[in-house]
Amino acid sequence: MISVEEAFSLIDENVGHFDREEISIADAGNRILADDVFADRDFPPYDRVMMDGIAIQSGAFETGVRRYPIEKIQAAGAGKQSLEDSRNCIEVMTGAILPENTDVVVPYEELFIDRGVATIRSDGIKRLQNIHLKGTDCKTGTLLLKRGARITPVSTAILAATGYAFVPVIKLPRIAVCSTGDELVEVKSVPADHQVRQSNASMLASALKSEGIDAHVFHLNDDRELLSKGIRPVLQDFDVLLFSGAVSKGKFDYLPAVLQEAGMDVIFHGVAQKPGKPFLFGKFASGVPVFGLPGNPVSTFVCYHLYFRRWLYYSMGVPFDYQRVRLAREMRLPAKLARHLLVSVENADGILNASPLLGSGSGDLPGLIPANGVITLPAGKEVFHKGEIFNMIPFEG
Ligand SMILES: Nc1nc2c(c(=O)[nH]1)N[C@H]1C(S)=C(S)[C@@H](COP(=O)(O)OP(=O)(O)OC[C@H]3O[C@@H](n4cnc5c(N)ncnc54)[C@H](O)[C@@H]3O)O[C@H]1N2
Ligand code: MOO
Repeated sequence: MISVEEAFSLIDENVGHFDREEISIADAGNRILADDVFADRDFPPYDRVMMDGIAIQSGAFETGVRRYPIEKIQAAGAGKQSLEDSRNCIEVMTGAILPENTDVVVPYEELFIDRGVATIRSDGIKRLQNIHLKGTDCKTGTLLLKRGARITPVSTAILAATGYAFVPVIKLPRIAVCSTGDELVEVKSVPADHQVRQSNASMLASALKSEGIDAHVFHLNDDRELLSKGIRPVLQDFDVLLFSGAVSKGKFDYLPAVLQEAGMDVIFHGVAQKPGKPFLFGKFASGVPVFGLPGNPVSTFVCYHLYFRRWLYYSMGVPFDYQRVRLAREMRLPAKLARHLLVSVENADGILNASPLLGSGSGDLPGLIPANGVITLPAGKEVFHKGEIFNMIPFEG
C-alpha cells in the first residue's frame, strides 16, 4: 500500500492532455479558456457620452454663452457629427460618440430647453465632464483574460466585447461512470430487504455536471463474464473511466482483474488512507485512465474529490484550489493511516472553523449531508490540536 503523498505524485505523473475546441459563446460559461484574451480595441473605444443632454464647447461657456441653439442630435449608434458653430450645441445621448468640436456634456437636468434653444442653468462646468475618454479603462493589446481561467459571467462579457462569438476552450473529456454490484437496484425500483438503490453513480454524475461534464452512466453486475463483456464497449468510447465499487477483497470484486485482462496497467491499488483504502488507479496503453473508487459512498465521494478532480484540473492546466481552515476541536486518531475527515465549516469573523463530522464510517451516506469539504490528517501523527490549519477541498464551488 502506498502513502497518500505517493498516490498524489503518481496521479500528477499521469495527468492527461486535453485538446482545445471552439464553442459558441452561449455555451462557454464555466469552461476553461484555452487562449489569452487581449483587448482588440481601446476600452472605451471612442470618447463616450455618459449622460443624456447637450454637448458644447467649453471655450464658448467661458466667454459667457449660456443659451445654445440646438444644431442637431447625436444619437448612440450614429456616426460622429460635428458642431459647426461654437455658440451652438448638439443634443447627445448616453453611449453616443462625442461630436467633433465639443468637449463638455451637460445633462438635461441642468438645462432649460425652449423652442430649439438650450439654456444652461448650472453656474459652472468642467472641461471633459460626463465624457468617458477613449482608452481610459484599458488600451488595445492589454491582456484581459488568461489562458487556463474558468469562464465567469464577467469573462463572458469581456469575450463578447472583444469579438469572441466562438471561444477557444479546453476540451472536456468523455467520461463513463460505471457502478458495480448485485445488491444495487435502479433508482425507480422498490428494493427488496437485501438490496439498495444505486446512488453513487447519481452522485458522481451530478458532481461531474458541476464541472460542465455530461457523464454516461452504466451499471455492471458482479459477474466476471458479464463484467468483462460490459466494459469492452465502454473502453472504446470514453477518455476517462470512473468505476465505483468492486475494488476491495471480496469474492466478487472482479474489477481489477477484469480491467487488467483488458489491458489496463495498475499504477497503484491501495492507499494508506481512510476512507478509500482500496482505491485503484490505472491506465490503458491508449492513455485512458481508470479511477476505481471504493464503493462505500463516502469513499467514492472523497476519492473523487481528492484524486479524480486533481487529475482533471491538472489535465486542463487549472490550479486545484484549497481553502485554508482551522480545526475546530482536538482530534486523536491512530497514526497508521492518513485520515480524510469530512468537515462542516463555519465562518467566524473571516476565519473558517472546520468541525469534524465523524458519522458512522464510509458507508454513512446521510453523513455527507452536512459536509462542506474534506481535510486530510496525515499518517504518522496521533494528536491534532484545535486551531491547527489544514487545506480543505471544498465539495461545492
Ligand atoms: N476483507 C476486506 N474487506 C474490505 C476491505 C478490506 O480491505 N478487506 N476494505 C473495505 C473498504 S475500506 C471499503 S471502502 C470497501 C470497498 O469495497 P468495494 O470497492 O469493493 O465496494 P463494494 O464492496 O462493491 O461496496 C461497498 C459498499 O458500498 C455500497 N455501494 C457500492 N456501490 C454503490 C452504489 N453505486 N450506490 C450505493 N451504494 C453502493 C455497497 O452496497 C456496499 O455496501 O470494502 C471494505 N471491505
Ligand atoms: O476505505 Mo473504506 O473507505 O473505509 O470504506
